[in-house]
Amino acid sequence: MLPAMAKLCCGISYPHLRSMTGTHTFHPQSSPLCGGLLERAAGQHDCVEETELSYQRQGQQALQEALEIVRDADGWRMEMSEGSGDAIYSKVRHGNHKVFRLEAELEASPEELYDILFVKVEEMHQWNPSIGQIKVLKHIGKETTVTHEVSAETVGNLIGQRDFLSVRHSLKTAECIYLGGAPTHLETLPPQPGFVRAEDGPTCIIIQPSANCAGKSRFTWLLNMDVKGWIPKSLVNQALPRAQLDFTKHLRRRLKTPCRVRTHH
Ligand SMILES: CC(C)CCC[C@@H](C)[C@H]1CC[C@H]2[C@@H]3CC=C4C[C@@H](O)CC[C@]4(C)[C@H]3CC[C@]12C
Repeated sequence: MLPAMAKLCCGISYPHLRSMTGTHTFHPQSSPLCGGLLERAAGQHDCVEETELSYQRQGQQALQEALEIVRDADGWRMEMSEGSGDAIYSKVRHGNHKVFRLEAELEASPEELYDILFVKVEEMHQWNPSIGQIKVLKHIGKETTVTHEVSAETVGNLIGQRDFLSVRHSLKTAECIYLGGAPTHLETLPPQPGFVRAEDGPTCIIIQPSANCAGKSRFTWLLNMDVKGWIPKSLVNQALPRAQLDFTKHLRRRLKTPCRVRTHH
């Protein structure tokens, strides 16, 4: 009853939200009754639209903050460079926290990568053994989602299994596609007992078409992770760039086999 009322009074429904193209067409003030009615109905101060708007803002802010980190040229040092041309740079930020930036060239157009990494994010465990599961819990328009990610319980994962609750936001411009993310909260999915909830963000991926080369992209990925739990920093700072290289390796394999038969779990 309540969700239905909320939708009615706010004048929204999911199909409507999904079909929205721009984030700026979303005006909470266009339904002046919303807050008042809901408050009376449920004794709450919040309205559905306001919550969604808050995720949208968190997502946009995450992307902006992550881009600022990437664009600040100071203090980066090379961590490693691979034969494939991939390179990882790192920088120590406040609180002695190290962030990592992977640079790679991938054999796919920005649009293909957007499709694999954002639209079909729930399929990631099928091609990436580091991922246990990814679920999109909320869609806010086309550009923003709230996702729950569980890393795999893989052998050799020195950190151990983690889960993440993130807000994700995508932005397409004439030049680039940006994917941003940051840790967030959702009442229906608090940290699970016995499970270590890690934080990933503010983080971003920048996908640019390679100069003079249709069908290839420059891929820049800022990993800004707090793995939580009691793990020596030196170990974490080895595992994270490893995880970035592994991710890129599996992404390349996925790009080579776009039509393989999918196994459903
Ligand atoms: C070292 C241990 C703790 C973690 C290892 C797994 C890491 C590398 C995994 C866990 C969750 C994963 C993220 C889950 C979801 C997304 C959103 C997508 O649009 C781009 C990739 C991105 C951002 C993944 C990058 C890799 C990731 C951060």
